[in-house]
Amino acid sequence: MLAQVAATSPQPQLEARAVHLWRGEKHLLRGVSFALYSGELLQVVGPNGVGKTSLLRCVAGLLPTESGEIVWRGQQLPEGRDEFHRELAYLAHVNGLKAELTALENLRFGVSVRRAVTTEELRETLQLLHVEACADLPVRALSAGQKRRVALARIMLTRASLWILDEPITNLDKAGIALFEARIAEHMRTGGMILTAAHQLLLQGQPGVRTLELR
Ligand SMILES: Nc1ncnc2c1ncn2[C@@H]1O[C@H](COP(=O)(O)OP(=O)(O)OP(=O)(O)O)[C@@H](O)[C@H]1O
Repeated sequence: MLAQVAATSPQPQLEARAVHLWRGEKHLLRGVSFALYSGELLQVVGPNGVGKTSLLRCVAGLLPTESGEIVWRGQQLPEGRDEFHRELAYLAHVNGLKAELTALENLRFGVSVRRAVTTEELRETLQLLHVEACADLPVRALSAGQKRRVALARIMLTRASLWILDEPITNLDKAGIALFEARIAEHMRTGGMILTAAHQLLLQGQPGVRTLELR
C-alpha cells in the first residue's frame, strides 16, 4: 500500500479531454474526459454498445476522434506519438495470436519487435500465468482461456508502462483472474498504468483502482 502511494505522481500521465466520437448516425462519446496517474487502474464500464471499446481505440490512436484531446505526459497526441507507442501495450477483444505458431513462438514474435527477450524469460512469464505447459503447443490447440493467458503474457513482456486492455479477463476462470490481478497489482506497484474496458471489475476497492462510467 505504501509503495503504491509512493509510485503515484501528482501529474497525470494520460488524459482524455472532452473526447467526442460519432459512429455512423450515433453520437457515441459525448465529451468524455479522464486522467490516469502513475500506479493507477482505470476501468471503463457501461452497457453493451455504449462505446467502451471505441474509447480505448481512440486513446490508443486506432480511431480518430471528432474533437477533444488525448494527452500523454503533457503532450497532445499525435505529437510525440512514437514515444507514446513505445510506452503502450494494447490488447483487443481478440488475442492477436497466430494459430499455427506455438505459444512461445507467438510471444517471441510479439515481443522481439520491441526489445530483446530470452526464451527463459518467455517461459517464466507463461509460468506466472500457469500456462507454461502450453509453451510448445500450437495456439490452435489451446483452450480459449489458455489463449487469453498467452495474450496477457505478451502484454506483461512488453515492459510498456501503459496497458490498454479490452475485456482482459474474457474466458479466464477464477484462478486465471486471480493470477492476472496479481500481475496488475505488481504493474501498478512499480508505477505502471492500466486502462480497461470491463464488464467484470478487477481489484475492487484497492487503492489506485477507479472506474469511469459511460452512459
Ligand atoms: N466499425 C464500426 N462502424 C460503425 N459503428 C460501429 C463500429 N464498431 C462499433 N460500432 C458501434 O459503436 C457502438 C459502440 O461500440 P463499442 O464496441 O465501442 O461498445 P462497447 O461499449 O465496447 O460494447 P460491448 O460492451 O458490447 O463490448 C455500437 O453501437 C457499435 O454498433
